Amino acid sequence: MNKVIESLRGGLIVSVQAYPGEPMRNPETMAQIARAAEQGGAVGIRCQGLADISAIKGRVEIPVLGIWKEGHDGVFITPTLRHARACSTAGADIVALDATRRPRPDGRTYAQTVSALHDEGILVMADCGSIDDARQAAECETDVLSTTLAGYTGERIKTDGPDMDLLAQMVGEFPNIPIICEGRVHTPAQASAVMKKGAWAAVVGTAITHPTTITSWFSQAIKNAE
Ligand SMILES: CC(=O)N[C@H](C=O)[C@@H](O)[C@H](O)[C@H](O)COP(=O)(O)O
Repeated sequence: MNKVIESLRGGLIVSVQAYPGEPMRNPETMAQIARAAEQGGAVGIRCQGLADISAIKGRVEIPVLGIWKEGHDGVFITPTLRHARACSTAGADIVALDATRRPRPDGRTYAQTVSALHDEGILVMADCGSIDDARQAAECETDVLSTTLAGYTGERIKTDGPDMDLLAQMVGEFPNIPIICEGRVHTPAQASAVMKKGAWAAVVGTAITHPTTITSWFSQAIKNAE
């Protein structure tokens, strides 16, 4: 087992991302939040964009899982080999990619992309939207599989919390591959539940690092109480 992947075992990975046009979209801000998450016990940081990856890599000691989002439709999480290589060069210890079976903008298949990255010694995390995506990713020996895209690709219903059924299926089918649960883990109880289901690690983004959404949860609850 690779040392970086081993270090994530049984831990919390915090996703630190701000979206285009948002007030916190600034690499220094992201790095401060990542460092605060490390101080709170995170074992890894997932982050987006080359500037954020390099700013965060310089600030934390835990592994950085890098992505580069480009576009909105179809394959947009680290969509091409070029994006993935750039994430690695910027400092990502693991590069996460869209691992769906949809066409990719550079015409390469997912398998070809992973094979090229493996030839360069780059660790890959497969952002899956379904069990068929996970099967494809396992087939090409992706280092880590995750539930990141469950509910976002039309193959699975968007559950309120994490997609526990997909997680259980992935853990059952691939007992020898680390399976990370990512997507809509919103409470400590949910984080605990996904670990009990056999997740290697849990990724929490919005519920820790997206104040606008967290604020809306509270403001809505207060409105509803009126
Ligand atoms: C579908 C997609 O684009 N997910 C993105 C992947 O990096 C992020 O926007 C999510 O915040 C991240 O996956 C963590 O999930 P949550 O914020 O639900 O804890």
